[in-house]
Amino acid sequence: MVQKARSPRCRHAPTFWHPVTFSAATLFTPGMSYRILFLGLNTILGAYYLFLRRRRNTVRNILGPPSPSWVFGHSLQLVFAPEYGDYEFSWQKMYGPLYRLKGCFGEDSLVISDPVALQHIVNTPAIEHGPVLENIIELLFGKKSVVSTKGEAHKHFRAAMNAGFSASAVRNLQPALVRAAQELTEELQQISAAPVNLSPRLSNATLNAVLQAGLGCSPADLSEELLGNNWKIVSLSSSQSAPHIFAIGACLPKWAWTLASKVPTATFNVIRSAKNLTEKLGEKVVQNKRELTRQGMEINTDVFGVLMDQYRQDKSKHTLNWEEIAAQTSAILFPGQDPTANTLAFGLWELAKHPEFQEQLRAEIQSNTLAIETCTYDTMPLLNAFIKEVLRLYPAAALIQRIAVEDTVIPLANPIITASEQFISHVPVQKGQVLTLAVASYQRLEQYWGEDAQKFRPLRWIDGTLNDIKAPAIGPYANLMSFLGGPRVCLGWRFAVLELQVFFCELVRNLSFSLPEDDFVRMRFSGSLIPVLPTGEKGMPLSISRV
Ligand code: HEM
Repeated sequence: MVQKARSPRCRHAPTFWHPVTFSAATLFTPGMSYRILFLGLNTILGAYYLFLRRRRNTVRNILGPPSPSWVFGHSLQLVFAPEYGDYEFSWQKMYGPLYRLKGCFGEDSLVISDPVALQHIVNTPAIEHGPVLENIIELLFGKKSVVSTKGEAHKHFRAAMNAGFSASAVRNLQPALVRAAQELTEELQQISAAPVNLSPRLSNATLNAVLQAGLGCSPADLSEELLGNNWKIVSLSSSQSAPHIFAIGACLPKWAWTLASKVPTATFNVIRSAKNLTEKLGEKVVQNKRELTRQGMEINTDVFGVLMDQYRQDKSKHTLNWEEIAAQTSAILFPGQDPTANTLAFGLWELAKHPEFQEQLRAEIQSNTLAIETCTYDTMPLLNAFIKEVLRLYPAAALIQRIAVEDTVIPLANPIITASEQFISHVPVQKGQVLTLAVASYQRLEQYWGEDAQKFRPLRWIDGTLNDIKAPAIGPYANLMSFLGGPRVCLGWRFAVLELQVFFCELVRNLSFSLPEDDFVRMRFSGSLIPVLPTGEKGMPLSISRV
């Protein structure tokens, strides 16, 4: 398992910042009255730091870049780089597909893009949602959601909910998704040549799609309050300051986060309201559907309808009861809206940057003469190659946090070299070790995706480039990790793929997309990967014309 290295790939010695030198100099203005406070604080921080060092000593031998700050570690570079990946992709080149970064307060975190390691991590019960993710999940989804349940309860929720997301159930959602895509297309057809910011329109359209296909209702059925709050939730990832504070705040220890989340700040109020309002919406949808079934009407034309029908026919422990189904509203609404909207935005951006490919794709779509409510998109090679390429380059969950809940050993596809110049093919980690799954980095590894892995080239999926891929089977779709994998694989991945197929087909068939004169869009990670303007606001301005 351990082999002495002949020549080290990188001799960078990992530097660390001692809290005692950091905190007094950086956080406060010097002054007599603060000295005692500084001394006390520094002693506590120093002791905490040493405690962490002792606990995390199994990974101290892993190489990584020097940390710029003890409080934030590399978090700010990783998350708030001018362009997402500026640091991450070069660290990956320098240190390989598993390296060590500092998280908040001097904590070591392993950043992993090695496919064998990723496959192990998503499948082992020894590794679960990380603390930051857990903090956010509890606040937004509550305790009774499939997203927040664990162990046997999670297995039960997944098994019951799979009925609503199976291949055949999702095929039945096609007409609802087509309706939502056509509504967006009609809206965009009314707009003349000036660049239009597509992001808010795509967000509304994917909300419409998930409401119709997921819950069997439409935005018109939502209260003004819920619509307004939904917009604020979406905007949280578009403002510079709120996610900044949120992401950093979420690095706090659990008790501090719980305390902070009770403070009535605007951000926490929006999140609390989102949870309460979706709970109420779920109860209303379930009540309405129960009423419809009493009148003898069919309800199984959307995900909730299928789950309710299942419970009506089999009130055993294998199904979810009315209350449990209603509690899944946020698990359908929040993950179902924005990741798809952002994927669509990045896809249209790439089409605007590659007009020739856009033409070829349009020709393929227009040659498909089957009725769009029933056609099988899987037979369209360019469309599917395009969707895979967009998901590869722009995975919504580009970074996913996990934590070891017991000691475990992570295997690697390729050995890495340690600070003590040994090659290792397995990394032992202790309980409590924080891990960052670098999904975007994995999906840009040249070894698996070709020498031009950083580039948008959809034809790689059909020209044989990927035939010799030796990566283990991870993820449910195209060996990508965009939908994760293992027991926590995205529940709605089939729904999402069909939605992308339907929307891209409808939009590209009827509209042409081109870059405005100044294209300043960048990708930024703000909880998920989003397109941003130079102001930091989320946005995807493109010029649109009718075909
Ligand atoms: C392009 C679109 C989408 C992407 C890239 C995506 C990606 C993901 C990822 C990476 C996870 C795992 C998160 C984690 O465990 O840390 C996840 C979970 C989940 N997704 Fe998606 N998703 C998409 C669309 C959807 C849609 C349309 C729905 C539902 C209608 C959905 C429902 C869910 C649910 C319920 C979970 C939690 C599963 C669990 O914890 O067992 N997603 N998604």
